[in-house]
Amino acid sequence: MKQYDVLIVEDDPDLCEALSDTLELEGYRVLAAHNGTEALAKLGRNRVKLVVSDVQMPVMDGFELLRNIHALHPGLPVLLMTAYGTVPKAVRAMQEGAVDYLVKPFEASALIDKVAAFAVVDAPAADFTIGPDPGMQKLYRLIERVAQTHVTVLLQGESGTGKEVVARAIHEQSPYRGGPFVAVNCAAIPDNMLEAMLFGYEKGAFTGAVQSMPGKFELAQDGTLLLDEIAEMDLGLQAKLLRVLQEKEVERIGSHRKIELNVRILAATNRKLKQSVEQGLFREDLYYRLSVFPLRMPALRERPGDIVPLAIELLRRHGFDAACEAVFDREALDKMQAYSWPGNVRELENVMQRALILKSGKRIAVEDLIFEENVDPHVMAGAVIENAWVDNSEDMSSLGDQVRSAEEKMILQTLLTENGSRKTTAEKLGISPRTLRYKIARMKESGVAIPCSA
Ligand SMILES: Nc1ncnc2c1ncn2[C@@H]1O[C@H](COP(=O)(O)OP(=O)(O)OP(=O)(O)O)[C@@H](O)[C@H]1O
Repeated sequence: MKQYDVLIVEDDPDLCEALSDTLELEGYRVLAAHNGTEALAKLGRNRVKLVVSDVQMPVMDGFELLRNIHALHPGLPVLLMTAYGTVPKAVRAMQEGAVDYLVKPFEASALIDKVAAFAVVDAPAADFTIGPDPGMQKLYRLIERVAQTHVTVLLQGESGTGKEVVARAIHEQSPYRGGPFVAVNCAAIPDNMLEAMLFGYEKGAFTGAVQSMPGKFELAQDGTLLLDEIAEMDLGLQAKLLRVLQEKEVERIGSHRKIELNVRILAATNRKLKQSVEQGLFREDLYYRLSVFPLRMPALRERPGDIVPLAIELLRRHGFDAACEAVFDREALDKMQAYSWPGNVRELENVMQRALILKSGKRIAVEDLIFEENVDPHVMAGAVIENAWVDNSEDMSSLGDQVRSAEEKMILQTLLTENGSRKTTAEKLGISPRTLRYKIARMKESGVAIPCSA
């Protein structure tokens, strides 16, 4: 069975091609069908994450197709396209269980936005086996072996050490690689929503459940589910998760129908989960179920031999043709080696991205390396526009402090207006959720109280 992101069902061949091209340009793997019968045949032979179907079609119209999909592929989301002026049809589409609808004609961006909500593009697994560190090389061999089994793996390690990279690599090398890789960040979603997101829900199960939704467990069927930042899950939900893992079946909220699961479970955390158990914050039984095979990702400072090879790889990833370590001057190499890298590989990547902006020639000099510990927009701005910032006699460190505190205030204010949601806060601030998490972690370390999710 081949995996696709979207199945487009549209009888107008030109429109079908245009819709497919639009989504393919966005990185989706697209399958196309020209009527409902062809769509059902293709769904029988392939795996897709979302169906986008026209309503008005000969042979089998969109509504009939929707009913057939519900019966044959429960949980598969369907987005219907209705013609302009047929609002009652759009309303009927939602009543019959379509996850959403688009009224023709629509802009490409409207299609992309709706599709993005239901069909997450899998990032290709990065080659994570970079660097000569002997401990890491041993770990990579272990990862390869455990990947080929069905066991649950618990990945522990500081933030930015590459736990998600390893989780993807495990999936890619596992018997589940033909299925989807689904990651859920348990810290980024408010507790009351996390349950619905994991287990799914039926229409009317709670206020706001206007249509049935499959949960992440169902979406990961025959593939891998990564429960990231698992230590942040609340105790009540931990009990429900344990039941699902033990029974290997899930019931959507508001339904008693059991859905059998064939999903490889991986969990990750940057806390010491055993300690959370001792503190009564994490269920011991769930801990043992998750840590069938525990793996600890070492901090970057514990594997200094990997710093430069990884830096070179990250420069390449960001479009710079770095052939070897000669791209760095001697002092830069020494500084990178001596630094403690509290943000690990993620911080190394940030430092390399900044260096690419700051470097003047072909090589990266020591002054192009701006580390997180004395960073942020302030020092960067100081480096880029040089003395323009300091001509009012304020010294750089106090300016730096001011900008850092302005940034922290912005983060706090946005978190408050977004009811603690990390996801929407990151969107509002125009930074990635990971960058936000990193900044929040630093704020927490320096004693700033962070609002919790509502
Ligand atoms: N071995 C590696 N090779 C290349 N890039 C890596 C490697 N390890 C990590 N990275 C990069 O570092 C960044 C952080 O990695 P990742 O998200 O996997 O860390 P993490 O441990 O899951 O972090 P967190 O606990 O904050 O979720 C990513 O951009 C990733 O691509």
